[in-house]
Amino acid sequence: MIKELKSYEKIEQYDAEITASLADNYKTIIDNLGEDVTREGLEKTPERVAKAMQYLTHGYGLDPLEILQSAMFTEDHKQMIVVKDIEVYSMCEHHMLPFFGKAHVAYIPNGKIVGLSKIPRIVDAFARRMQVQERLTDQIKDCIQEALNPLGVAVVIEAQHMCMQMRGIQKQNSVTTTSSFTGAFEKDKTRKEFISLISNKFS
Ligand SMILES: Nc1nc2c(ncn2[C@@H]2O[C@H](COP(=O)(O)OP(=O)(O)OP(=O)(O)O)[C@@H](O)[C@H]2O)c(=O)[nH]1
Ligand SMILES: [Zn+2]
Repeated sequence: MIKELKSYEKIEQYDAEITASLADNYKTIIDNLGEDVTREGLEKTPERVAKAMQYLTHGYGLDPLEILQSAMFTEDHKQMIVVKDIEVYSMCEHHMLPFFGKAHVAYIPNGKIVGLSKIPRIVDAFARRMQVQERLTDQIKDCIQEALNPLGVAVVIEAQHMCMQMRGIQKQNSVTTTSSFTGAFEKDKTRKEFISLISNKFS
């Protein structure tokens, strides 16, 4: 029997009609930019870009709540669980240019824990869309809060925005930090413990 694929296992299966339509549009874009879309190096580019852009936005096809709910376990553990340094690749919704960096996520369980890999999976599910960093941060927090009803959730994202580096203001080293907290993390002591844990490196 063929095993049914989970939603995040299907992300490189592109719909032929959408790919063809996107490729057609990219042909026009490349032409409008002054290039010769028929030259050898560019011949397959519209289709490649069509697939790349679908990959970069595949989060729309994922249900982050369902991802968390697929691996929740009853456990009487009430300490802070931190998953830090999760790579984030997203796309700013204003310029459709990448922003990228790291997410640090923590929660304090209240009877339920979640499979650890599901945390980076939901970071990706929200990041692989057209986003602003603030909303991305809030969505991750809200999703964990809704699925697990924990004693608190904390999310910090540090990212560099290509729209501020390659163009526009052209500041190469600026890093934007956003954060979002619920419950216990609204208390100074708990928040400080989290900040200290994500600041310390293992080596
Ligand atoms: N708050 C927030 N702003 C973002 C994010 N990504 C990009 N931006 C900003 O979105 C803004 C859009 O501003 P506009 O003035 O409409 O666009 P623009 O003329 O291209 O702006 P410049 O980038 O300043 O050249 C810019 O200030 C970007 O830096 C994000 O994740 N969060
Ligand atoms: Zn931008």
